[in-house]
Amino acid sequence: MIRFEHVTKRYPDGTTAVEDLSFEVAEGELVTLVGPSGCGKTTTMKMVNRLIDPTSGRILLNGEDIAAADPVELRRRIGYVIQQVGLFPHKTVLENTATVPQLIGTPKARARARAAELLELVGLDPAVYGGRYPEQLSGGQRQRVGVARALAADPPVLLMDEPFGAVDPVVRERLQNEFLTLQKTVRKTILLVTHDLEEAIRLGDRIAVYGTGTIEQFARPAAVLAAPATDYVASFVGADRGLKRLAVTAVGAADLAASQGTDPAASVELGSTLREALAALLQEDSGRIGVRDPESGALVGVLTPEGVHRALRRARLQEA
Ligand SMILES: Nc1ncnc2c1ncn2[C@@H]1O[C@H](COP(=O)(O)OP(=O)(O)OP(=O)(O)O)[C@@H](O)[C@H]1O
Repeated sequence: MIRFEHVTKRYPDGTTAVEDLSFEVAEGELVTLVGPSGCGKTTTMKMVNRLIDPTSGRILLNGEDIAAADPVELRRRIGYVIQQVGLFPHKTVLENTATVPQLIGTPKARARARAAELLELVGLDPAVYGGRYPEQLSGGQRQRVGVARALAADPPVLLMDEPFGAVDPVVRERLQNEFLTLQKTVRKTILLVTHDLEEAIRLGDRIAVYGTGTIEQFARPAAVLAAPATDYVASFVGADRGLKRLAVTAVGAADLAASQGTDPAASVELGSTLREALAALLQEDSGRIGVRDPESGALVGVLTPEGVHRALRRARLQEA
């Protein structure tokens, strides 16, 4: 869907922001770009909607070289969400959300109806918030409007630059979870820039870990944590990568013991992350929790600390 082929960007002052970058984002995939400040993440992203043009190499969108595309037409196909959100201060939330569809000729009433649906989708009741102005919203609410607005033109591709950056950690985690649920429905092809490794791990189907101007590793989160490709990636993901792996490893049927006798009081669903399971386990004096089938709710087995250990070992063997 989005394909970088040997892309280099040198700014006029001689700074090489990215060098010989090649990678591909599949349709419906969410790829996070993560790395320290100044490593070239934003430059990478802005080349996709031609806010910046590469010095050499090419970028293909659905097989088409974007260098040949009209930038304005191109940006209609690509939603863009930035940290500062960039809402129009003198327009209401509903008007902000309906802006792009109206620009591309959707009749006003239809654009507004669609905007109301999208506000609903990002968790803002249009009857309550639609008539407010951006300054009358919290930071987290503004960011939701930013996401709704980017989705309004129904672009197949979304570029998101630190979209959840300006809010406190609790709101941030909630927005991330809501966004993941939303993505399951809308299945956009997404490039998301963040400097926060936890966010990259939580959101990305795959992660691109940036060094300086190059990608050091491009892989699924669990693979980056289990087998960092370089010393740089190992130090970037840090000594606590074992803990981070809890968040990307799911509880599987093979990790469970048989339920003998009384059912445990607490339970999680099969497929929950080990982090969720461990959190539940730590609350349980009995040292065991139930694991239920997400569809039927039936008890599938029992998870103990040994099961968590088994799951981690299994994941490490699979990813290494
Ligand atoms: N217009 C410009 N002219 C010259 N150098 C630039 C320009 N824009 C960015 N750079 C440089 O290019 C490099 C990559 O910048 P970029 O903004 O892509 O990094 P980033 O990874 O997104 O950083 P951050 O996380 O701080 O936003 C940096 O060294 C930056 O100083």
